[in-house]
Amino acid sequence: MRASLIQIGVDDDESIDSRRERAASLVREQAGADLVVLPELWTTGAFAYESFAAEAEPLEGPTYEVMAKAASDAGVWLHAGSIPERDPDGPLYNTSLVFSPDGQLAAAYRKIHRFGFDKGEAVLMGAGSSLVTVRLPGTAAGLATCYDLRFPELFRGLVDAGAELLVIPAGWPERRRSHWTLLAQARAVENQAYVLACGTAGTHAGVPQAGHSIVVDPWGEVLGEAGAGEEVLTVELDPGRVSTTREQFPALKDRVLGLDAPRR
Ligand SMILES: O=C(O)CCC(=O)C(=O)O
Repeated sequence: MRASLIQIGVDDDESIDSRRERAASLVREQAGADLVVLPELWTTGAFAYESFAAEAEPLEGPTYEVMAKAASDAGVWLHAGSIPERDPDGPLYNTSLVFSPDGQLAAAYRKIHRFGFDKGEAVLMGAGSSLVTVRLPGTAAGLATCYDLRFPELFRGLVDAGAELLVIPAGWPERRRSHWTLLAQARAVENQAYVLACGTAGTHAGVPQAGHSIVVDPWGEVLGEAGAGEEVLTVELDPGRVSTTREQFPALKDRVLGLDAPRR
């Protein structure tokens, strides 16, 4: 299985329309890959909090249309990263879209853990509440977005639901790059799953982006890592390694659930 992570640049001086078209051509260039991944909020930039409302789009809006076509033109499974989604009956959501190679929407995932503590996304956007997995040929992917990477229980839930690939679009800041790499490897090791974490490049709203998209195998080995700039990271995966790793080192079977609370 070949996966290509498009670590697109999100510098402020490019219009959304231009970036959307550029992303679509980068997706088309990946024809021959099995899975292509874009990062979080790559049209608007993850840190453009003040423009979220103005730049939000309906689920089936312009990014959906361009990405559905790009997936079918390239004949690939496309995790099109996330968009600021305007729900007609609710708040904005940070929503990831996955398309099948015939351009049909296969899954939509609303980011569960919102970043910013008492400001930014945490107050401007609604929180998703559902785990989302997608069946891919011969395997299954579990979806998470950026700050979600810090919450292991979410990934355990995805693994319990059958996920073997954990796909994480992000707009991770450079200043916490060490956490990005460490957490991506931790999620892979503890869940004995592939982690495909696709970040952004450049500087957005004054925040330098970490880049360094990374793919980690179920044993925790880094299969590939991008640099800081715009780049397509392509790796070969063997989904069968998830079950062999889980059989040969069956730590997931030793989980102990429902422990008693500490005695006072
Ligand atoms: O957790 C972090 O350090 C970064 C999270 C983030 O930037 C986001 O979720 O948009």
